[in-house]
Amino acid sequence: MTSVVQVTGLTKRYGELIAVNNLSFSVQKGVCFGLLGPNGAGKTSTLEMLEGLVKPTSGNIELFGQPVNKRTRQRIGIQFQHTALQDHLRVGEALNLFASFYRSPMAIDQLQQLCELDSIIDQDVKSLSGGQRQRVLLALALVNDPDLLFLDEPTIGLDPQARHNFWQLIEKIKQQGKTILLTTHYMDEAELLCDEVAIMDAGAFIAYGAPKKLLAEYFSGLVIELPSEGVALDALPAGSIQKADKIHIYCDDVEPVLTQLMANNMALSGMQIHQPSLEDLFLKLTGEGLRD
Ligand SMILES: Nc1ncnc2c1ncn2[C@@H]1O[C@H](COP(=O)(O)OP(=O)(O)OP(=O)(O)O)[C@@H](O)[C@H]1O
Repeated sequence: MTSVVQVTGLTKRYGELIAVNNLSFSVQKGVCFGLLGPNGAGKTSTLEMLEGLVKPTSGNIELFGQPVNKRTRQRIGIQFQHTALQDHLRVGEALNLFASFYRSPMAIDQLQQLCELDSIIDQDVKSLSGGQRQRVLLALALVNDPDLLFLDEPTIGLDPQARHNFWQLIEKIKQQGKTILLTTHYMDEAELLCDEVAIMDAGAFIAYGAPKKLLAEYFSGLVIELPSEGVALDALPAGSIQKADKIHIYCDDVEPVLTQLMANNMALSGMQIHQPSLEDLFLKLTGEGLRD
């Protein structure tokens, strides 16, 4: 298999702060790779080094088997977290403007169709909804028909419907065989879109692999989720985790745990039982066990 991205020992320091700490990973052709983690984990810094926008403090990056250079830049597309577009530019004008920066851009009508822009092509960019704006930014990132696409928190702030629409677009782009590297702090998004993920915390990877494989590695049963109000913490099974107003109990067998909870007179209203998700994995890896 061909590595589109190959990273070794990548580190970024901002003064005393180590924002990215000795990362090594590779992304194969056609794979959607997700960098996950909370605010400040180092996702954007990692992406910006791969994009050639920020210089690494140390480490090595190769894209398409070459160091980041002018040639590799022609083959990448970037959707930034924040992109300023002139207010009175129409969507079609923005696409044409960006296309003029490249030697062989994608045909505008193809781009328009791919990113579902027909109904807004003559609209001013300032009048777009959040979801429409993200679709336009995606189209701008695809204007040079890149082999490798970087998406930095592409659905941040979107309502659930707009997020779902955006995910469908990403699926279409994946089907074209493009390699995608995205950052997100929405674990459901990563689970749905990504073939491989790296969960970051404080600049380092704390887990790395295919979502299903990672979940199978860390969990063998189900998760019981309870509102934490009124819960006697010392009556919970070992390894339970509290996050915000919820208690998470990980168990192979639900029945004895429920029996134990009822024996301790705990109210089970508001309880949910579900399969472990990447959200649970993140919590398990970073959260503090209540009775460990
Ligand atoms: N130019 C900079 N100068 C100093 N510190 C920086 C700079 N850029 C980022 N940082 C710091 O580096 C750390 C990692 O930031 P980064 O933006 O890479 O994280 P992130 O995971 O992308 O977070 P977010 O989800 O909020 O974008 C943070 O503590 C941030 O404050």
